Amino acid sequence: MTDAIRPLIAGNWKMNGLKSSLGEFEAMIAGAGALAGKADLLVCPPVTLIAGFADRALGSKLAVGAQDCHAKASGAHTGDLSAEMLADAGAGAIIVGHSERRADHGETDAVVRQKAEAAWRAGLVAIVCIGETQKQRDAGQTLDICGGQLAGSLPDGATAANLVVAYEPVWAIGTGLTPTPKDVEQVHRFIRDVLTSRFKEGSKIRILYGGSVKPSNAAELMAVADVNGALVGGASLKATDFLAIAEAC
Ligand SMILES: O=C[C@H](O)COP(=O)(O)O
Repeated sequence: MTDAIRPLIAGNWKMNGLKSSLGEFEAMIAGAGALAGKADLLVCPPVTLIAGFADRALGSKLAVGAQDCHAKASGAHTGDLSAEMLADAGAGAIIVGHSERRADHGETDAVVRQKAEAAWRAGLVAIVCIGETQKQRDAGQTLDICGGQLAGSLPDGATAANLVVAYEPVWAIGTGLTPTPKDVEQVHRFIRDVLTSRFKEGSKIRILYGGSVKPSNAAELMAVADVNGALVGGASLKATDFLAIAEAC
């Protein structure tokens, strides 16, 4: 972890959570204050919960974000949500280009880039996800794939304040498998090099690791050079686990 960069622990609830999850979220708020010296904390619940959670989190050290947005600000796009709507509901950040969206909805790098631009247009932070599949990894293509996704998905004009990059090896998501710290370091260093060569503030943009992060492996992963926090899926649904991961920063 780079000392100068404040870590971010972001929870992606994916398609999980009902109104009855408010208690779990309140437990996260209760624990977030004590962790403010260590990391920024963000929870991205399903859209149905964003406004309620954001209202509840007002004045706390826990921010609320979204998991996706449409590229346009408004219009005839049934069922979609714009970044402006998500900002209006209380989101401070939007995850874009998650591998599940790329796989389930055929989102290309170009679409992801437009969505990141939409987040910026609405004044929100874009958390852009990249990562290779098992097949690509086995073929020795990890850096090529990540490089291509970075080139295609990141808009011009990124700053340390408006962009977070999340490296999520697809094969590590929800599987309990994680790359070795050495492997994580290699990819994060590569991402850092890409960011510093392209953006003036590239050395300060946060790079998160995601994929089966849990309390038992968080300290080891967060200690890796150029790992500036985590994008947490399953373990972010439980306050005790989510807070324990932040505690490891
Ligand atoms: O966005 C989060 C990632 O997909 C990681 O999910 P996971 O922690 O359940 O493996």
